[in-house]
Amino acid sequence: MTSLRLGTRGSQLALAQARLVAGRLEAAAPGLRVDLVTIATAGDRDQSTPLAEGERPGWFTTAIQEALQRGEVDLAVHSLKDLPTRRPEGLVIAAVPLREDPRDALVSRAGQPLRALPPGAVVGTGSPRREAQLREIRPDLQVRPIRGNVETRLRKVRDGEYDAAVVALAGLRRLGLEAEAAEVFGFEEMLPAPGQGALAVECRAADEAVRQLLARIDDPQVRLAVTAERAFLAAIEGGCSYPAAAYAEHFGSTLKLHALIAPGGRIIRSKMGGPAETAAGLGRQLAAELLERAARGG
Ligand SMILES: NCc1[nH]cc(CCC(=O)O)c1CC(=O)O
Repeated sequence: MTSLRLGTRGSQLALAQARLVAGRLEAAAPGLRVDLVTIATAGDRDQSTPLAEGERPGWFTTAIQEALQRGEVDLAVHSLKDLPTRRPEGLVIAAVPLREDPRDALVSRAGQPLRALPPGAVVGTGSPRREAQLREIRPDLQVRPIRGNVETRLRKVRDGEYDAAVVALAGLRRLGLEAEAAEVFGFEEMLPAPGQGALAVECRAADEAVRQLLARIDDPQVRLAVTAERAFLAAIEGGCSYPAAAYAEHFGSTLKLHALIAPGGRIIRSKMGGPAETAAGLGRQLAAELLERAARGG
């Protein structure tokens, strides 16, 4: 195994993430060469449809997973938050190698933070999760869908099409654009999407050699955290298609999961701690609590 083909989207962010993983693999296995193979996904082809997070599962990942299943690439790097909770046949997430800062950020034309935007300002986001949390702080804002990759969104704000937009800080940082953030939201005001900031590296379940290689760059702490967040998301999706947010952090051997859902835009929050090894159970338990509260009306 002297060279491997790594499937990735062609956006600047996806390429930056793919290079990061390729670099780690080459460092972990001297003599190995990792070649990037760019694959266009449905989300790259159709820039017109307003896209709600979670509304189109696999929008950014399915085409790459199919290339992996067909053997056209040996591994694939995804933003974990774009990866549907439903797992495709014959593929495994063989590494969750690292997590960038998971928080959301505001970019604004005049550089103001959220609370200083003028009344009725137009804020771009297609995410019902972000919209519900924005509205809780600033009910007067006009929230409008925004499409395109990170650079396109920043341009639309700069050009005056929007007064501001909410984007993942991870995306800004990986593109060297962190200075564009007018504000970085605390978890109590803008809880991130499950898996935000984390990367997932997939390969074929039967490809033992690649699995063993990928195990070398796995980060068990990050994996446990995103396992709790995604178990929460899967349980919410099973129950209802509410906007959902979740973030897990480690305190020694304890994992603390923060989560919210927003049925009809009304936010219901909770948190729960437990032994880190019970990550998936923690996610399911917190989802059951929130779904039950939603059914009771809050
Ligand atoms: N929804 C698209 C998407 N998928 C991953 C990221 C950023 C990187 C990450 O969150 O890991 C983004 C852009 C954004 O939300 O601003």
